[in-house]
Amino acid sequence: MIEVSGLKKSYKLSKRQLAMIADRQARQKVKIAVSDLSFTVRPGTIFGLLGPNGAGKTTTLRCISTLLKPTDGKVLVMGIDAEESPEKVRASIAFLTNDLKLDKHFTPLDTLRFFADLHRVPKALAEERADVLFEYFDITPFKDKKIGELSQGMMQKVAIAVSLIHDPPVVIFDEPTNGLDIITARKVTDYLKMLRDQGKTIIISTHIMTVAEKLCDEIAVILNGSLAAAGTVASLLEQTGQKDLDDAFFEIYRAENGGVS
Ligand SMILES: Nc1ncnc2c1ncn2[C@@H]1O[C@H](COP(=O)(O)OP(=O)(O)OP(=O)(O)O)[C@@H](O)[C@H]1O
Repeated sequence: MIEVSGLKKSYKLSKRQLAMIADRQARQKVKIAVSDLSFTVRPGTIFGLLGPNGAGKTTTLRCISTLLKPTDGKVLVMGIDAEESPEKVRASIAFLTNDLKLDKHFTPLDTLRFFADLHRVPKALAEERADVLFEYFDITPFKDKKIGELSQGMMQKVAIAVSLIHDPPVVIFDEPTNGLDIITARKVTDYLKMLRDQGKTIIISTHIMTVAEKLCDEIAVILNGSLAAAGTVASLLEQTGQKDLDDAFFEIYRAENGGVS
């Protein structure tokens, strides 16, 4: 279970960042990336944060994953307060982010073993899990090659396998299909569905409508750091009177922008 209540995150802008804002009047010392965001992700569901670039999806996922400290609000992961016990939260999550840098001099197998050790997974169990993950994501023929020699897609799959090596109950994936071809992307979404069916609590971010529509049991539409709408695909269609998620999203966007799209 993930419980987010009244989450707020603002970034203090550097002089350089401030200088990049052309309108002097609009210059503020802080950027509010997320404001008053509340939602719950239940076990056995895939929850999607859907929003355009800069909406605040990554910031939200980083606050849940304890990589960022919220400015305000509360995050509970499996009932554990993320601010009070970040190590315990980290032990119970798989976190995938686009800027995760795996050491290019290591092989996928070394890397999985390293992270398994870090999470204190018993050696035999770690080898077993590595085999299963490598097989599923077609990494096996590349498991002894240097990560730096692998394709982008293969690196992304290794990062996914690494994040899951300790088989945690909560999965937090930031744009999990980013940069993947259609076949690999399907493998990843099928795997997430399998984890969901095992009862894991899953949250992803995406700006891709079809990913949200086909994968997520519940969707939170995030615009300018705030929750603009939430519910199942069916309920978002009903709320907006639209026939597909694409149109529903634009209707929500239009309403948020005072009727201007
Ligand atoms: N370190 C930072 N300092 C200042 N502003 C930041 C910082 N990180 C993010 N922001 C700003 O906060 C807002 C939310 O960013 P965030 O990365 O969470 O959005 P996102 O929905 O994940 O978008 P994307 O899909 O582009 O990653 C954006 O306006 C972004 O420019």
